[in-house]
Amino acid sequence: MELGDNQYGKAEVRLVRVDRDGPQHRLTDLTVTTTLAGDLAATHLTGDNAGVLPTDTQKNVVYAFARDGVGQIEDFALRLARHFVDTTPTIDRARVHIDEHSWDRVGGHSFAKGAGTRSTTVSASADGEWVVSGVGDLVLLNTTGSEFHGFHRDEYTTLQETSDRILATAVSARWRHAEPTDWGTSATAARAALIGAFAATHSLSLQQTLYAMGQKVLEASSSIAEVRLSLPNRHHFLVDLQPFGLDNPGEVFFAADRPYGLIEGAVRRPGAPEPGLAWW
Ligand SMILES: O=c1[nH]c(=O)c2[nH]c(=O)[nH]c2[nH]1
Repeated sequence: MELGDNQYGKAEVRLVRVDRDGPQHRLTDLTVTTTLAGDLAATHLTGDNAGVLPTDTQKNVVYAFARDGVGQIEDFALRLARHFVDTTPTIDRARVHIDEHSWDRVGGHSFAKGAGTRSTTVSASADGEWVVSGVGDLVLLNTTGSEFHGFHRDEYTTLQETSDRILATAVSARWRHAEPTDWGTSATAARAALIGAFAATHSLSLQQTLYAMGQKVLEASSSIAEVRLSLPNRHHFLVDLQPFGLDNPGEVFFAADRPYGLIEGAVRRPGAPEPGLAWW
């Protein structure tokens, strides 16, 4: 027997920070996950913990570093990842994932929970740093402009072809940066590109829409090397109203929550640098 790949860390540290330095408070609401890897054979094989930085300490570092301010989530994740690699002798790789939950200002110091999340995953090692940014739970829907036909059929296929359906999804998108950039501006541009492409694409498949969305993200930010998209197909089925003597010209739908198609893919800029640890 031998020990295989391993890693450990503190999952889902909930951090809320209030910046009180301006006339209006600013609110930052994060879920932070730290993951460390390196020479951790001793603890696995003998229970010798001399090289193990406790996950409890990792959680404390998140809160202590937040005392100095958070700023852009990518910068906060970089600070944390560098700290773990630079100060823990056994650790040669660190990954910090952050989901930022959005809040909309509804008053001077009042907020309402917003929709969707911004995210980052930063990896650091002695060989470099890799920054991935993203958005999650961005729910989009087109009431028309979506078709699905001409697909492969076999003896189990019952799906009807359609030239007009609802297309709905909850976008998870992650993109890796080839170089540092203004993370906030880049995220805003990428989000707008995703929404714009979804709305503007007359879709013959969600796969086609995925590619169009990825293309627009790459066009929007020159520092982005690759974007990975995960698109659940939130099916909306036309309800059969014939038993009630009614027609249904694309007006009454059943919104199913499961099962759902899950369409995933990457769009890369030709000649982009190697991903390194970006997707670790
Ligand atoms: O856009 C779609 N892509 C598929 O691969 C698929 N499969 C399916 O049943 N419906 C759809 N829609």
